[in-house]
Amino acid sequence: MVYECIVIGAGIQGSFTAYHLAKNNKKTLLLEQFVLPHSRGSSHGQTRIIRKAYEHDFYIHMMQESYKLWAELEKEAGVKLYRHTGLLLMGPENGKDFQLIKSSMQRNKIPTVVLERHEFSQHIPNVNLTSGDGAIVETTAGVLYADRALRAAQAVFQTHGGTIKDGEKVINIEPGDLITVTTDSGTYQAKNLVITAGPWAKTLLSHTGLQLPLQVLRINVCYWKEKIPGSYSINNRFPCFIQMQPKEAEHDIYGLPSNEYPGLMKVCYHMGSETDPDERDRQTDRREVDALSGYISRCFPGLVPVPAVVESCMYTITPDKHFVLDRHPSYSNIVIGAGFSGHGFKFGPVVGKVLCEMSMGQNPSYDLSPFSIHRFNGNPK
Ligand SMILES: Cc1cc2nc3c(=O)[nH]c(=O)nc-3n(C[C@H](O)[C@H](O)[C@H](O)COP(=O)(O)OP(=O)(O)OC[C@H]3O[C@@H](n4cnc5c(N)ncnc54)[C@H](O)[C@@H]3O)c2cc1C
Ligand SMILES: O=C(O)[C@@H]1CCCC=N1
Repeated sequence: MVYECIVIGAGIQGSFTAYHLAKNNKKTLLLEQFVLPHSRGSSHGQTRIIRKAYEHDFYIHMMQESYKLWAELEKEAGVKLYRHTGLLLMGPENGKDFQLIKSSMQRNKIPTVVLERHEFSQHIPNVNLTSGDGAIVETTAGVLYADRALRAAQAVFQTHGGTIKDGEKVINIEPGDLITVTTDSGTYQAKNLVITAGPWAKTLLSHTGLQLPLQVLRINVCYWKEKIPGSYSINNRFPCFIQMQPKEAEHDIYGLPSNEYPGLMKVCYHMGSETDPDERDRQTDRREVDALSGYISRCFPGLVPVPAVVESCMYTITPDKHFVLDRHPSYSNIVIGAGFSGHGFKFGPVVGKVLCEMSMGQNPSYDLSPFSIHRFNGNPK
């Protein structure tokens, strides 16, 4: 059988690409190396932040549609995928990064509340706002139920006639008008191919002669115990947060209210150490956990500053932390979605839509120049 499209990788981006293809009546095969569901890539775990708070208008515009598409999936699958919590953004008040996000939120009319220092603790109890920091709340942000969302996208894909073959690792790709994809247990052909292989994208793309400057990081996903149960809970309306430029570390720290593990709040560092995706769990680098402990002691006094649970996940980062959404430079029927740089989950429905559009030969709904492969020319590292 010849498929209209094969999608490699059933993480959130590949699953949503397959979902849109099947809804457009394209005969689609979704290939996944591990037996589903699995926790060895980037899309596992119960929760992710969804927000529009971005410095760049192109992300904000994509998120405006993404919220609608998430709601559509909720209806189609009959499951709740989004919980409204709001997002507290804290960072040096006069710093460039904080000001850029603040002004882009205001310019794009994103519902926002600016909290003055004197009123901060009345709205956000149990958090110490760092001296010199400003605080803004994006009121429509919240939590996505990640595992549930992944299952829902895959289920709707199958309802629309899509085929998933899991436990099949792609070991070779032969480009051509008809692309041949070989796995460790079969060979498939399709007119189009979408590669959404997450941390394995760099290796898989090298089979097609393409080298992308992607770096894979292992992330310690830390949960911290509330001293008084419920004090940072989703049920008590505690928001998600992002702390820009914390004193303890070079990169942002972010957190989600206690929810999936009652009594434990997820607080993570937006960076990790380089890893081979097949060796992720052999690594035990916990340097970032010390920085998190210091931040928690100082700013979240209601949490025990020693993690109660540490899980693992991976980021696949590009040099500028923007995604790669483009056609293969040598083969126009191969489309690539990669390098989601630790912030791609919330965009899943829109990323899937544009990858589907490109693989159907249509013009993508968004200007994808910020995500082009050519931006790495001359700066391949
Ligand atoms: C700790 C953590 C917190 C995050 N928080 C947020 C957040 O709050 N908000 C947000 O928007 N984003 C967040 N992200 C980022 C988001 O989760 C990722 O950007 C997103 O999940 C990437 O999805 P993906 O489909 O590209 O990759 P993956 O989920 O890794 O999917 C790729 C799939 O391809 C498969 N594959 C690879 N090679 C092959 C092969 N040869 N053959 C067959 N299959 C193959 C893999 O097994 C895998 O299942 C977070 C990420 C982490 C790790
Ligand atoms: O994408 C997100 O919203 C989260 C929080 C900030 C850092 C990365 N992921």
